[in-house]
Amino acid sequence: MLFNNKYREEIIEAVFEKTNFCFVVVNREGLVTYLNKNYCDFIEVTLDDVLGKHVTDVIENTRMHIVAETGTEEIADLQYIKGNHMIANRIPLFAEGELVGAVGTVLYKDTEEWKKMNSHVKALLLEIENYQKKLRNPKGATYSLNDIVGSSIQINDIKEKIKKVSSGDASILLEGGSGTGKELFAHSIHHLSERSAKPFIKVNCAAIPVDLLESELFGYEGGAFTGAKKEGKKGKFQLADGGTLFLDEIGDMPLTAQVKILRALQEGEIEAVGTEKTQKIDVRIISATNQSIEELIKENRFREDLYYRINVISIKIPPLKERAEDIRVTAKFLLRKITQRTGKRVVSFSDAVMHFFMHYDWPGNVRELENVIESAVHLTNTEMIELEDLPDHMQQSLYITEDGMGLKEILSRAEKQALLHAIHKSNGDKIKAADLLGIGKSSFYEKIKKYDL
Ligand SMILES: Nc1ncnc2c1ncn2[C@@H]1O[C@H](COP(=O)(O)OP(=O)(O)OP(=O)(O)O)[C@@H](O)[C@H]1O
Repeated sequence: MLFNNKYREEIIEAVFEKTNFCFVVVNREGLVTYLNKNYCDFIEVTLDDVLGKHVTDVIENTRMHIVAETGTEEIADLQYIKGNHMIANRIPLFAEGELVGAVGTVLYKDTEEWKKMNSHVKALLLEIENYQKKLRNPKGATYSLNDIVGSSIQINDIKEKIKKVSSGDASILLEGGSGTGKELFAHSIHHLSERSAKPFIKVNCAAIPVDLLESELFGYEGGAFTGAKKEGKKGKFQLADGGTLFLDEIGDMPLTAQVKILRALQEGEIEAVGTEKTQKIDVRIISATNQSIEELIKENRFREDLYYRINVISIKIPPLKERAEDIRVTAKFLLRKITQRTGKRVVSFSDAVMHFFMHYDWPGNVRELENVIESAVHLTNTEMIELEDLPDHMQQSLYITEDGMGLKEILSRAEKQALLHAIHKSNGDKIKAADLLGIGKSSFYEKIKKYDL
């Protein structure tokens, strides 16, 4: 009496349709045979739309077809669906001892708590990824020539030059706008050099306060100044001994530190702060700048003799907008990289987006392209990035195509609007605004000067 058919049906209906779970059932071939209402609502489909379709065409990042084929259950697996990490259970279904398919449940709750846990999980995954990167390369250089994407003549020429000059100790100056990949190129040079097993140490000359720069670079003896550690501290030069020292944004190096660096390079020795003892060091210098050092020399902000020392070999990286053939491959490469990291399935760009990418100015170069794709991946509800998934400031620049305006004018208006928008969004905080646009501080200041903002 208790287990009559009606009773069973009611129980099954309550379990499948009235709980907070999403259920999916597939047959041996991975075709959907059932999807409960909760799941249909969640992925915005109707049962009729999906019955008989392969489950991979219905649910992002699913593994139901694999479980239906292997018969191996997967419990509490993290699955990324519609911008969230869900908890998925996939259980094989057997009838009379034979594998006939699989049933899957996905737990989701649209509560604040769940959202918090989600962002917590995302942050942890990013952290794990960082540790994994560091473990793979404890010496600090994480990129090699293979990570440099681009098929343009310019990029190929740079790669060829890098192969020629990497071995040896000649100082190299990388010049290029913000986000053009200078750090990536510096890593690659180190990687290809005989120093690759030794450390690659980066110093961001613009980020260290002037009064700390010397002790950061050359270290200090115990008790050298108030607040100094008792046992002293090694400087970046000592840390890089035997390896490569990457001086990023060298144009921002204060003149006092320039004198010391010049001496270190000329004599191969340094003096830690608070001592007169000299120490021999052996480092190769790679520097990067997005300002014209020649201009800085004219303004007496950079020493000419240091310029000749660091610029034995010069590599100029052209801006992304001058390498139209690189935009498509780089965008595809970055989309793959970002989706692998976030676990969200987004596979392509609409033709309109690609067309826009090819004609946009890219003031923040590859970094800006990366930021734009990352935000679009988060925003899109489909597997394709459309124009409406692009950030607001880009969308605005799409609509200023008044008759009679040349491309140059359209682009500079778009740039000005983007700057205004970013300044407004960051409440006038210029550093934040530059960050929002994915460009460096100095190129941001150049631009606000240019448009008189
Ligand atoms: N040719 C490229 N192929 C693949 N990724 C690239 C390329 N160029 C730049 N990137 C990526 O763009 C981002 C910015 O690059 P990077 O930090 O090397 O630029 P940068 O010129 O040093 O910038 P900044 O002057 O602002 O410090 C990184 O994530 C980098 O991996």
